Amino acid sequence: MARSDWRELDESDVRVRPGKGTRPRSKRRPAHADATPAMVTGVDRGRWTCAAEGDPGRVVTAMRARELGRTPVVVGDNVGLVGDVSGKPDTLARIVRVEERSSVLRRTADDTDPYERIVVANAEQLLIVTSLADPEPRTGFIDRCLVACYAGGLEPVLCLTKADLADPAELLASYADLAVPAVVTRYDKQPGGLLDRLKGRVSALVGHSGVGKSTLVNKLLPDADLATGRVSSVGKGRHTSVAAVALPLPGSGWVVDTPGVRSFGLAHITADDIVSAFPEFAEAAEECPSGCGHLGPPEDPDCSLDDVVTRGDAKPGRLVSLRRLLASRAGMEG
Ligand SMILES: Nc1nc2c(ncn2[C@@H]2O[C@H](COP(=O)(O)OP(=O)(O)OP(=O)(O)O)[C@@H](O)[C@H]2O)c(=O)[nH]1
Ligand SMILES: [Zn+2]
Repeated sequence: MARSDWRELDESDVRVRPGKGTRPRSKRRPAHADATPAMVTGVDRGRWTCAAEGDPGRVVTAMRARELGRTPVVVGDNVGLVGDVSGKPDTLARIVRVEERSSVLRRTADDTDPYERIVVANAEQLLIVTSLADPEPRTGFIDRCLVACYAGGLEPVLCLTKADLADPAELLASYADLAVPAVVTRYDKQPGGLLDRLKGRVSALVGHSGVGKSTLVNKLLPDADLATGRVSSVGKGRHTSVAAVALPLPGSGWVVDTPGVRSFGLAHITADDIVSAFPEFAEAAEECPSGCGHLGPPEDPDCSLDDVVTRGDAKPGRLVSLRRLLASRAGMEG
């Protein structure tokens, strides 16, 4: 892989490139101090849609300034805009700066693109939409989303739909030890509790086809007019990737839909990244042999995490849940 490609993958903040000359790196050009702050809400063929000052009513289309090179700019990024930021028809601003990201979600590599690219930046929470029936919930998918959250710096929220078809108790119980917040919805009720949770925040949304994600988004955003069954109805193939888009909530806050993203990239995440989301085990993990996968015997017979439970410093269920997440990282099937 070319060095420049690798940088594009993992560069999470943009630095002024060190000049070829002798200019010291610390002497940053105070360039574009007057840039207008904006949030990226959509990306389409080299054009970025932005909300100036985070105001969904101030839509500005922008290109990436030449000086940014191939720096990735994704939905949720906080950027600086210069040039024509009026948002009038046929105007184009320039993105001259990308602020450091507070969280990242990466999509999985696939046949058409071998890299795990960032799909959403700066989301505070990930709404994992799963139906309680029709289709049956897939805990493997939920677990992989949780891993992506713990490693990417997002708070996970389980959103269990179609509560009119099945009782959520059993599924909720299996996530009790992880203390994942959960909301339960059904299409004949208003998602009031969910709206409270989304208000004023940036939330990414993920879910498999048919779980009722469009139904839910239409309830949350009556003006978004997201057609149910939209993706399948236009006959796009399963592997068509559709870009993420940030939709403004009434009042304040954003919901970032991730159509076409069926699972998140976890290849770059280590076992220790996951363990660090479990404070009671973090110290013991340092006692483990180097390269310990923390799965316990037989894979990792000398893992120290079991000692924490034996000493009574953690509930056995916490370790079981942690190890379930560690195991789910290995399986690529979302
Ligand atoms: N019984 C029941 N059916 C629901 C509920 N929510 C959605 N459905 C139905 O489930 C099917 C899928 O709903 P969608 O909202 O299109 O699901 P989606 O997740 O957006 O799926 P795609 O459009 O394929 O991405 C539709 O037939 C809905 O009417 C619910 O709360 N209860
Ligand atoms: Zn270990």
